[in-house]
Amino acid sequence: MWLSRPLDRRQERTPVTPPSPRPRDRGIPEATVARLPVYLRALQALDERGIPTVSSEHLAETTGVNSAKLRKDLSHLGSYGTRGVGYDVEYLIYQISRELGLTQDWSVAIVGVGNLGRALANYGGFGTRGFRIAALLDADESVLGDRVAGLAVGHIDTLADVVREENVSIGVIATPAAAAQDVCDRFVEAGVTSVLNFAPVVLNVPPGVDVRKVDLSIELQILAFHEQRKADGHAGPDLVGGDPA
Ligand SMILES: NC(=O)c1ccc[n+]([C@@H]2O[C@H](COP(=O)([O-])OP(=O)(O)OC[C@H]3O[C@@H](n4cnc5c(N)ncnc54)[C@H](O)[C@@H]3O)[C@@H](O)[C@H]2O)c1
Repeated sequence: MWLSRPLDRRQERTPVTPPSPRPRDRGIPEATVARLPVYLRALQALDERGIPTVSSEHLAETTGVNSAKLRKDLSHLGSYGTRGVGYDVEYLIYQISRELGLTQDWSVAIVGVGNLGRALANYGGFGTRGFRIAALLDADESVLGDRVAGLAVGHIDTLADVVREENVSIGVIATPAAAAQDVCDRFVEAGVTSVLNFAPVVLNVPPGVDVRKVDLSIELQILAFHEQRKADGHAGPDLVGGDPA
């Protein structure tokens, strides 16, 4: 799993306070660790709305967690809030991010700068979650040099150099299926061991390389299945992996 990567592929952000030990070092219960991303998402939503503080009751209600349990969870981070005020949203985001190992940036290279690659590059949300789009590469001469999200599209043949220079730790493949294995091999040869693949093809990788595949058509097919069942008069869907918050 890439969170346990060596430090040389991470770029440490400047911490607000000196780093403190991670959950397992401090004995934070696994169940608490599993709830931290849920709190984090709710806090980020509050932060985006410019809300500076939140009560434990409100945060508990938003995340569907009992408020006493929530207070106990946050106490493991040394966060107790202020009576009558609640928790400082920004600082709690920082504390939880630190515990989850999200306070370093991860450099990402996208190969295939077509419809999907451009949409991914232009999505501003990755940056706020610690993922920096460091490079965009393509094989088509007609798109080379195009500026997308502030980056000039480079040639795929420069991939190894880009990985080294930009400390790329995650490779994103947004090429047609026929090109995906070759692109994946290039990432692996360049030392990238985490690949996010959007192309509709199964990639072969050596041990130690993690590949995550995203296929929106599978998600749509699952929804279509449930729509069909609803139309047939069956009970509503119980979607595995549905939003827990
Ligand atoms: N997973 C999903 O949910 C999902 C959704 C949409 C598209 N896709 C897939 O994403 C991929 C891209 O879709 P798109 O609509 O952006 O296609 P597109 O044709 O608009 O873009 C593909 C880009 O890849 C480039 N390319 C081709 N061969 C290359 C190579 N060897 N090295 C580097 N670049 C190369 C092309 O020049 C082009 O710019 C396709 O495989 C598509 O099936 C997946």
